[in-house]
Amino acid sequence: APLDHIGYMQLALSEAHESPPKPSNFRVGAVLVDEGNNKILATGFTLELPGNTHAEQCCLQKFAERNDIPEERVGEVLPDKTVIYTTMEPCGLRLSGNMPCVERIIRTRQGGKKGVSKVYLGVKEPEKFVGENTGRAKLEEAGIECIHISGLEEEILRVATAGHE
Ligand SMILES: Nc1nc(=O)c(N)c(NC[C@H](O)[C@H](O)[C@H](O)COP(=O)(O)O)[nH]1
Ligand SMILES: [Zn+2]
Repeated sequence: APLDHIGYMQLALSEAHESPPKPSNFRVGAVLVDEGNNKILATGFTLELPGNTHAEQCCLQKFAERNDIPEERVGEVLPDKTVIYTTMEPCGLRLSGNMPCVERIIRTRQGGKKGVSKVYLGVKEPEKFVGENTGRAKLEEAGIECIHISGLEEEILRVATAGHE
C-alpha cells in the first residue's frame, strides 16, 4: 500500500539518521514525493551532498541531476503534484549565508511552474541558530501549503540535535 503522511515522515526521519552530527546545524531528513502518483522522487539528508547542504536542498539537487539540469531549474521537471516531507521546517535564514531552502522551494514555482505545492513538516525549527524561523509565512505567501504532521516530534528533535554538545 502507498505510504501515508506518517509513513513518508518516518522515511524522512530515517534519512535524518544518516546525517553526520555537527554542532552548527540540525540533522534533518526529507523526501520529495509525487503526490499524484504516490511516487518517491528523491530522498535527502543534511550534508548528504558536498558543500554544507541541507536535506531539502539535497532532494531538489538529486532530482535535478537525475534530469540533467541545475538545481535552480528543477521546477521545470517536477511533476505537477510535487510535495516535500521534511522532518524540520525549511530554513528561512542560514548562519552560513547559503541560500535558504524556503527560497529554493519557492523558486521551483517560478515561470508559472507548479513546482513544490505543499511542505509537510515534522517540527518547527528550534530557535538555536537564527531565532524564530519565519519561513512558513513566505511559503504560504507563495501559495505553498505548510502542514504539520505530528507524532514524531520527540525523535525528530533528538536526531536533529545529536551533534550538539
Ligand atoms: N530545515 C533544515 N534542514 C537542514 O538540513 C538543516 N541543516 C537545517 N538547519 C537550520 C539551521 O538554521 C542552519 O543549519 C544554521 O543556521 C546553520 O546554517 P548552515 O546549515 O551552516 O547553512 N534546517
Ligand atoms: Zn535549509
